Amino acid sequence: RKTKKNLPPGPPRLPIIGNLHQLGSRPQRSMFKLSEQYGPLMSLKFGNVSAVVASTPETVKEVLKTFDLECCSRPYMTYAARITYGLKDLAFSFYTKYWKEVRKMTVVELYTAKRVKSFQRIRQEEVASFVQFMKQSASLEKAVNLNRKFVKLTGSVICKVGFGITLKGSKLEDAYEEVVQKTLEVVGSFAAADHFPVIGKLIDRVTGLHSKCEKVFKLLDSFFEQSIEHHLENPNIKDDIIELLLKMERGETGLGEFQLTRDHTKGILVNILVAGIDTSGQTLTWVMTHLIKNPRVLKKVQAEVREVIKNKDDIGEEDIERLEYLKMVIKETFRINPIVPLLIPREASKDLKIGGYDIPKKTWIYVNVWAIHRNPNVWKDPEAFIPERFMDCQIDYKGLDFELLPFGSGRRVCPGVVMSMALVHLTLINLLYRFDWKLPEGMEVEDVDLEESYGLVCPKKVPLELIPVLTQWS
Ligand code: HEM
Repeated sequence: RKTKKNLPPGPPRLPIIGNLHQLGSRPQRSMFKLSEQYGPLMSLKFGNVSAVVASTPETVKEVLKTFDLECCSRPYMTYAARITYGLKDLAFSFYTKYWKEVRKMTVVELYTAKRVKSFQRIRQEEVASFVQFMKQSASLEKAVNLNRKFVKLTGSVICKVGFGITLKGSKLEDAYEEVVQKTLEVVGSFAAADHFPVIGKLIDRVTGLHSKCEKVFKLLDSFFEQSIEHHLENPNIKDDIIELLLKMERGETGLGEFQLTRDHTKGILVNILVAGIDTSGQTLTWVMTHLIKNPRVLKKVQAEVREVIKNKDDIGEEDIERLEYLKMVIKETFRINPIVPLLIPREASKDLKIGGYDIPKKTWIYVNVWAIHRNPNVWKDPEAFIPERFMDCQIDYKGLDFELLPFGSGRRVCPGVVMSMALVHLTLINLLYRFDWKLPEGMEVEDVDLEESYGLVCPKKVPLELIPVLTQWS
């Protein structure tokens, strides 16, 4: 006889689809609303999949800290699996020995503070060329689509750091943007195949998701083929991750007990390419969006940056530490617009009891960071953009404070925090120090909207267009 489980409360379900109809186009928002009614740990059903959603710092702490080990695997996601060459990556792979080895290796090669510092020259060169472009636009009084420009900048840095490729002028320059964007679209789409056995695959063929995924996979594969080829043709590119992965393929060095194949190499490269570019680029867009909407904050942060930098022409990363208000502006942006609002789904690896409720093995676990960041019991006046709330406040975004989790926490915390923040800071210092900013002719501050698009990563839906204005510091 089965004993009845004490599942967390949740809204009533429809037959077959469960609660899918309640998700809407912004699942993080709908889940937040539902959690206000059904509680901070809530059960939902999406087709065949049983899920729980954690929505407060206390419940999220249980999931990401107390039960991190039991909650740090990922569910099988059909299209993520396809795009990562059968889960040979880091972000979507299950919690296994292989995942641990890849994580250890990529952290050492790319993500430690020391390694990130060694890429400083690359960041400075790319930001300098970005500033040059802004100067030209400023002298022509031309509006710049910042979403695109920021993603181009982060793309150039990641491709140089991760792939040893100078994008500008290369045959990959136009390809990578499409590759990154389409990959994120596929991974962030609702996949019927994950939720309805058998019929799900058919549904995805009808909606076009299946063929979209196949097209993206081909684009991605050809991008990696060209990157590896470029690498092999230029033996002077040394000491980067592709070189190391190729050595592992040849058996010259090992990855624990694993013998890497070309598919492993490409799987690991997927995350470096896709996880870092849009996230950092769109974070920059959100910061500039909030600044243009809040002229008081823009003025204050520019005054700070100009005071600290003074008339130094060669802006370096050593000044970041002294920019207290800029750091508050970035934290406040992460709070209002966490770029990955539901993190990447996790899966319970065994039967668990959290907060007195049963969480059966294989349940999908969503962490609603967006809900925590908008919770009036955690943040006073949560809809308002007030960087000063972080003054005399120890809360940081690195995954130790459960009130602010833009990078997640626990074993699966984003390994790219230091790398992305180094670029985000350096770019903003340059933009705020060197230029003033205004809206295109005929546009008012109220016209700048704050709507995010649907997906795993949530960029600003309508691109932000601003005109840079030359100053004495340009
Ligand atoms: C502002 C920029 C960024 C934000 C907001 C961000 C956020 C996140 C979040 C929320 C996760 C999921 C954590 C979880 O499931 O608990 C994640 C995972 C990941 N991020 Fe980032 N990220 C950023 C930049 C980067 C960069 C620059 C890289 C590398 C080049 C990177 C690489 C990864 C990888 C590999 C994972 C998967 C980790 C795993 O599952 O073990 N991220 N990121």
